[in-house]
Amino acid sequence: MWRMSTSAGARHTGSRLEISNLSKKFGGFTAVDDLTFTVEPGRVTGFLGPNGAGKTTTLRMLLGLVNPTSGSATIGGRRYRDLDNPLGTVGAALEATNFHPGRSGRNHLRVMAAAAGLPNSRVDELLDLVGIPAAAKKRAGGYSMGMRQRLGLAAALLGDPEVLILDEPANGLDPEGIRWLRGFLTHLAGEGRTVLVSSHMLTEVQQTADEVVIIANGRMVRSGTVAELQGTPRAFVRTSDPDTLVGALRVADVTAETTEGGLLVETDDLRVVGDVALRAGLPIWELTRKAADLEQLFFDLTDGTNRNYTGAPAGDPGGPAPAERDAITGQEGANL
Ligand SMILES: Nc1ncnc2c1ncn2[C@@H]1O[C@H](COP(=O)(O)OP(=O)(O)OP(=O)(O)O)[C@@H](O)[C@H]1O
Repeated sequence: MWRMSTSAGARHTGSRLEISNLSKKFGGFTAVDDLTFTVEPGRVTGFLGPNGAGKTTTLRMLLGLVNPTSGSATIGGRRYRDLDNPLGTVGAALEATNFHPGRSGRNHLRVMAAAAGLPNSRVDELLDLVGIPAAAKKRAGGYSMGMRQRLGLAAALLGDPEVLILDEPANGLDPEGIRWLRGFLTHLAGEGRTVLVSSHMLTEVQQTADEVVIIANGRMVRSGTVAELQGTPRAFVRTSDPDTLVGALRVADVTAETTEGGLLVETDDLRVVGDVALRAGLPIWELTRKAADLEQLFFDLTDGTNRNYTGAPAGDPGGPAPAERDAITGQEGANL
């Protein structure tokens, strides 16, 4: 799938990201509330939460663009501003990344490359790598959202960084683009880099992320692997007499509950269910493994919170943030 490596196949050491008791208040509004988690190198970590949960604010604190009210966010044990070689350490593409509309994608990257002392050849290499070589000469103002995302990704990779921080990189990508992104992120993490990717949909990252961190209302609600979140898959079975099968399963020490159209059985071993049904003389009309519905799980965990669209007054839990803006200590962009 990859015609070339991001760094000639070089192995990266990554850097651990440590978010420790991190909080951010905007006036009386708590956007991020005592968050603690770590992000390990060599893995893709999904940073999830509904709109307004505090993902971007957390990433901005990690990148030194917003000052925490309390707590810390470090990259390899250092705050962003204390890094010796920021461009070679962290590449970021934040949601609000804007490119000058009149300048071509290639020129954008060339300006950034020149500032970082990198050759123009690196720019073409990256445009090729993110799949927009043909668009390189077009003005960025005419780019689709998906092309802007790819340009942001190229910009983030310019310095061949150990850590990649991407805010909603799948936004605006078509299904083929999302598939491409999944492979790309997995490849980058496979090189040993630390990859942190935010999203407001668990189902979007479930195939890519090794770990997920889920927040709601600025607070941690769950972290772990996707498999841990899903739990052990259960068996779903349809038969002519569900109650009799529940009884027969109970005798075999297997718990089952009736559900719409069949039974949910607390085992992922389909043979057990089939054998018990056979001994009970019951026909099997359907027998499948059923994993937890991640979309529903995400909704349950985050309680459907969306602080950007509530009608509650400012300052209320769940209410919109006041208009106050935080002092931004650096320029937001993809070339961090
Ligand atoms: N500079 C600011 N001043 C005031 N409120 C802010 C500021 N930045 C963010 N907020 C508020 O903090 C909350 C968290 O915002 P944030 O952008 O971090 O959420 P998010 O999880 O990234 O959401 P989205 O997916 O919509 O981008 C929101 O209610 C937002 O309105």
